Amino acid sequence: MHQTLAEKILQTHCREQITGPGQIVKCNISLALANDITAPLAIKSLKAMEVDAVFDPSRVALVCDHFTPNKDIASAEQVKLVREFARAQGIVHYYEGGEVGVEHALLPELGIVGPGDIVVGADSHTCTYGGLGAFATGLGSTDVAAAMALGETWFKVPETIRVEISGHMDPYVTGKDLILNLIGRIGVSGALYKALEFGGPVIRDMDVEARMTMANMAIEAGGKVGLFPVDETTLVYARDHGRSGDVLLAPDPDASYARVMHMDVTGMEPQIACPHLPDNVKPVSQVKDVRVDQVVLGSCTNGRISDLRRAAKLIKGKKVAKGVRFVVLPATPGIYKQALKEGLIETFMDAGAIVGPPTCGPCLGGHMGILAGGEKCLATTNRNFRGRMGSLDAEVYLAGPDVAAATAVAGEIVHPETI
Ligand SMILES: CC(C)[C@H](C(=O)O)[C@@H](O)C(=O)O
Ligand code: SF4
Repeated sequence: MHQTLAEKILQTHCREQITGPGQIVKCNISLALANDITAPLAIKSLKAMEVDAVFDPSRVALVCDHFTPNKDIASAEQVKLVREFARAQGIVHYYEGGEVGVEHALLPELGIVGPGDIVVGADSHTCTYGGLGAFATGLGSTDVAAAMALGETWFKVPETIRVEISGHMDPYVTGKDLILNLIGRIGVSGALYKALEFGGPVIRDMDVEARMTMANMAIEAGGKVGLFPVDETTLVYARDHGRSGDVLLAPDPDASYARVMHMDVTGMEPQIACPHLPDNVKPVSQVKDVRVDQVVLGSCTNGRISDLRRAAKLIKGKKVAKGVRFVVLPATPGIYKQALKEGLIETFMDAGAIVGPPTCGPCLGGHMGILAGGEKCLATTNRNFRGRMGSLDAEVYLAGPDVAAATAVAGEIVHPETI
C-alpha cells in the first residue's frame, strides 16, 4: 500500500490495514484535550455515560486558556468545575493560573504532543500539531469525552490534497501569508474533511513554528488535518522540547491524492484576509485606506517567540500610532519569559503597546480587547467572522506578525517595508 501521510500516521495507531479514503477505522489516541469552554461539556458527557475514570490521567490534557484569568463569574465557575474534575481524576496535564498558555502553543512547547501522535481535542485548532507531523483534529466535546473514557476513537480515513510549495519567500512573507494565500484560493470549504499535506522545498526549509502556524489554519479551509512530514527539523524541535523516540515520517512517493496543488511563492506579497471570512484574501497592496483602532499580536496562530521577534524587530525605536491600541499577548509563560530575556517586551512597551498575559482573550471576543461597533482591528489570529472580536458591526482583518507591527505603527494596514 502506498500511503499518504495521514494514512501512515493513522496506520501506526490502528490494528486493521488501512486501504484508502472513506474507510472507517478505530485508532488508539495519544492524547485527548479540552479547554475551559469545552471541558465542562465533556465532563457532563462522561457523567451521562457513567464513566468513573478517564482511560489514562497522563493522556488527558485540560487547559484553561480561553477566558482566563477568569473574566467573570461564569468563567470562574467553568474553571472551578474543570479544576475539581482534574483533581479528582489525577489529571497530569492540567493547566491554569501562571502555568497556563494558549493550549496549541503550550502542548508542543512542553513536548506533550509531538511527531506521529494522534491527538483529539475539543477545540477546532487542535490541527496545529500537524506542524509536528501529528494527526491532530478537533472533535465535539461528546466525542472527546468518549475518547477520554476509552483511549480510542474512530475516523473516516480522509482524502488528501497535496500542496507542493516552491520558490523564494520575500523577507516580510511568513507561513501565515502562505496559508492565507492557499485558503484564498481554495475557499473556506476547499478542503472539507480532507487532509492537507504540505511538501516541497519551501516546507523543507521552514521552521516548526511556521509549520504550526500553517497547520493551525487548515480548519479554516474545512480541513480535517494539516500535515507536515516529520523531518530532521521536526526531530530537533521534538528533542529540544523533551521528547524522545520520535522517528522520521514521510508519505510514500506514489501515494494517491484527491488533488495536487503547486504554489510558487516567488514574488508573493504579505496577505490579508479581509472581513468577514478567512478566504477573503488580498495581497496587502490591494488593501488601501483601512485605518485601524486596534492591532492584536498573539493567539495559537501567531503568538510564538518567532512571531514576537519579527514584530519587535520592526517596531523597535518606533511608536504605536496615536489612537491605536496594540495588544500583545505572548501565547505561553515560556514565550513571555523568553521575550522578556530578549528585551522584546520592553521594545513593545516602549513603543506604546499593551502587553497582557497568555490567554485566548480577544481572539474569540472573550476579553482583553473587545471591539465596539464600527471599529476595525488587524489581528494575527485565525478567524475574522462577523462578531468574532466583539460587536457585530466591527471588522477584523487577519495577517502575519510583520504586517501587524507595521500596521500598529502606521495606524492603517500597510506593507511592512513602508514603515
Ligand atoms: C472554544 C473553542 C470551542 C473554539 C474552537 O473550537 O475553535 C475556540 O478555540 C475558537 O477558536 O473559536
Ligand atoms: S487562540 Fe483563538 S483560535 Fe486559538 S484556541 Fe484560543 S480562541 Fe481558539
